[in-house]
Amino acid sequence: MPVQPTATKTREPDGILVLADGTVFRGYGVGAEGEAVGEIVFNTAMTGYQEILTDPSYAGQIITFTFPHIGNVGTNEEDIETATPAARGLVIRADITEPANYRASRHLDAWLRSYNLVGISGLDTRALTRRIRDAGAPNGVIAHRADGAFDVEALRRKAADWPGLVGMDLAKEVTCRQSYGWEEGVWRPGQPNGQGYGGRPQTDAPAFRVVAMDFGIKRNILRNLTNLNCAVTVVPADASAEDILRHEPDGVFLSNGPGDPEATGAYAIPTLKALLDKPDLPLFGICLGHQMLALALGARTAKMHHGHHGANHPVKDLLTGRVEITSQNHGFVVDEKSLPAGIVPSHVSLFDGSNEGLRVEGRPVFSVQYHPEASPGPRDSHYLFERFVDAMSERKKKGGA
Ligand SMILES: NC(=O)CC[C@H](N)C(=O)O
Repeated sequence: MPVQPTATKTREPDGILVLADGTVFRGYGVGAEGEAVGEIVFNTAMTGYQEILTDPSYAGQIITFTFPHIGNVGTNEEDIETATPAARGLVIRADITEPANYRASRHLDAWLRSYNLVGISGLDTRALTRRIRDAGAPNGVIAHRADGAFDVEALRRKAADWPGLVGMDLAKEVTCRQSYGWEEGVWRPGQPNGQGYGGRPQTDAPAFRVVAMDFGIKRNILRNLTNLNCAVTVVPADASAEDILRHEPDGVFLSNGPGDPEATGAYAIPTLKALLDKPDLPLFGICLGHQMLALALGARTAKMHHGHHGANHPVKDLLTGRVEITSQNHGFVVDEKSLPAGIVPSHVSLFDGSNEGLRVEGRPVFSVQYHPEASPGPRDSHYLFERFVDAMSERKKKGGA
């Protein structure tokens, strides 16, 4: 049954969402005209739509924002997690809110158009979200065309024919083509660079060398490492262990990224296994990096029903007993029961009890399923970057290489 648009506009519906099972939601187009196919997920964050849209882990997905005021801080050149957005499109409840923020340089609608990103507004996002919660994340197509003349059956077929994220390796599409150094820190108000009102200071004399494997890395991870005195070299997802060790890293970071971890395993798992052969080398993984580390250690991953996407997810650190509110974005999960002996679950989701982290007993090797770099979201989990730096510092003290 078609669901009618709910936005305040009076124009004819010129946007549509068609799910693979034929369900139709009508709305109003925002951003570019065109069509986009992907998995429809919902994100519950109340801030940070620009960071979310530019998070490379959203490749292959269309994001439904449950928060209604999208566009209120406009867009800027700085709060991006990668240069080109990887998400395929967006679904929002209300018309894009007019920007009112001192850092805004462009309206979200113009920003979306500049990246050819299709969106629809005016949808009952609550109904869509409940549907996703009940029935799982569906595949679907969003379309925006000025004349509103949609061939619904053709769109449904396009959604149904899309193979879905299981088995899809998307890291190879979003990883860097060649290695590069990273020097930018976390954005601070009132810093001298940037545009006079703030900026991202660099670190003068880095104390640690980190190699970051890029499966679709978010820039704020790199910025946090810079702030903690790390000189970071980012390497492509298919870098070999020799390529990585040639940089003589004090620690290796495994990034977040899109798609199915098992599909990404072919080239990355052998590299991770070779790195794990060096028993004193600190390894820290986030999200896809966590899943890949688990696979390299002999565990399994699985597709979740509708994933975790938001900035309000409570997680318990099993080491300290502390609860942190976390930023999350994942649709696959490590099967905790498959963790071999000596690989210890370190964090648990208080929403659904799923695995949120692991550590290798007696070794400086650990990872989390969520996002301590925030961007957007709370910074409760920043201590994990410090744990990584402490591990590198310990190793240096022991003279390890
Ligand atoms: N943010 C991420 O790294 C996501 C990891 C993986 N693609 C998943 O959906 O679970």
